[in-house]
Amino acid sequence: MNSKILIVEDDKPQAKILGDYLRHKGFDVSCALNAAEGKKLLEERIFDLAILDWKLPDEDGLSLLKWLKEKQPLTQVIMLTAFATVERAVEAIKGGAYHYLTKPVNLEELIFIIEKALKELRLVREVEKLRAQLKELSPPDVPDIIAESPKMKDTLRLVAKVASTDATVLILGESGTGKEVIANLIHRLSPRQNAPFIKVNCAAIPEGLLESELFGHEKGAFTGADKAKPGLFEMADGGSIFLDEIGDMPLSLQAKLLRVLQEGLIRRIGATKETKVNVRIITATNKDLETLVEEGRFREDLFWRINVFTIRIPPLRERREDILPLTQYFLDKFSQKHQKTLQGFSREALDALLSHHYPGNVRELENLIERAVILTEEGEAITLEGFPLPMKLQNEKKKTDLFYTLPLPEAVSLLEKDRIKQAMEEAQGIKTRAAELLGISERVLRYKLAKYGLAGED
Ligand SMILES: Nc1ncnc2c1ncn2[C@@H]1O[C@H](COP(=O)(O)OP(=O)(O)OP(=O)(O)O)[C@@H](O)[C@H]1O
Repeated sequence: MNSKILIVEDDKPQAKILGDYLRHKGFDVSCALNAAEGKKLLEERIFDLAILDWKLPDEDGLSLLKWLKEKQPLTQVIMLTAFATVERAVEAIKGGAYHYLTKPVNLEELIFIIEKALKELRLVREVEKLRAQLKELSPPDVPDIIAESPKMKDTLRLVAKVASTDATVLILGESGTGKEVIANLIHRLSPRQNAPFIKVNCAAIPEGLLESELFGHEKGAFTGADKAKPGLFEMADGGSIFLDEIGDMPLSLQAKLLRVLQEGLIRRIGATKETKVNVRIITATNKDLETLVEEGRFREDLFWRINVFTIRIPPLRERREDILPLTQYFLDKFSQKHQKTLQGFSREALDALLSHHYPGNVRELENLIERAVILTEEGEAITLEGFPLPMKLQNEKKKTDLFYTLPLPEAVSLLEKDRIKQAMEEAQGIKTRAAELLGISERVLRYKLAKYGLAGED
């Protein structure tokens, strides 16, 4: 079916030139000479793309753009203006326009942009359709991925659905949330599962090396290149490549990545010819790509290309239902790795784990448990002692918070007990010394030790 285009332009000859040209190119074109006529047409049918003049007799194009985006959010819009200014361009893009052109319109440029916009629209519609179908799906059961919380279950549904397509996926999430785990799962659930899955951390490879790592080089391409070497894209042919920390990719390489995404073509350093590769691209970042685009550190065209299908992994503190199952999973994993049988966790240790904030997300929890497994003696339970100091302190703070809710007699007793315990520790169990530290007689100390059940501690 031919794509439907609406032109809203009050300059009749200009509207005719555009309309005839686009019809000739095979589009189904409707024209309106003012905003009111345009709105009427938009009420009647759905357009794939609209070309709006900035200055219309009855309304300015920008407010028509807003109206249109509310009615038909997916319709791609190209704004036309006689005076190009950066402010206008920004306003148009912010208002949801796909592109912005100055008059007189260069028809070749126009058709190029229209085709690009329509291609993106097809992708967006496909994704919308997928999302709509999602709700009916049950999440895949993957034994090595813990997803008990409703948010993670939704994420896995999304993963299962997108895995079967060839769509480029962008995974967003704080550090340690499991972006690599999800990228790997997309590959494992995809038809490419038996081909390579190659992971590249764009932030970890020095800028000078990244290009040759990704695209390879020919013999003699630079000093030290004594042999030709295929790049990771070539090695991933038929499979998937996972570009982690994509926000850190240098601008010069972003242009080359765009070429792979658009045409599937790569060129080794020093090569004269380009090579075709068939690679599914999965990217991830914990940075705000939109800000990087605004700051000119990330190409906008690349941003749109990789942002076709986005999967957001929530931080662990927003899916607390996962903490306990993850804790059990890591306890089993590390007990096996370090060949230990442990008696689970003490009440206090478990409380500390469940109430922790996890700025480092799943990775932090994983490291916490491995450390505790190593520190705990065979056959014992993991206690607070197995955790690093900040966790213990946090637990102390919780105790303090609790302290301020107690009735006075209980608060006084608690304080007295803690202080006596501490003095006994400091005096290494010698009561005369502890009594001295506390400024009380040994007789009174003995009485209080018995009262608080601390008598056995000498
Ligand atoms: N749902 C999960 N089930 C089991 N293990 C998980 C899960 N999510 C994350 N992990 C584990 O947590 C650790 C961190 O995950 P991963 O490396 O995928 O995070 P990331 O978001 O890619 O981190 P970074 O941003 O630092 O690259 C890994 O060891 C991973 O195996």
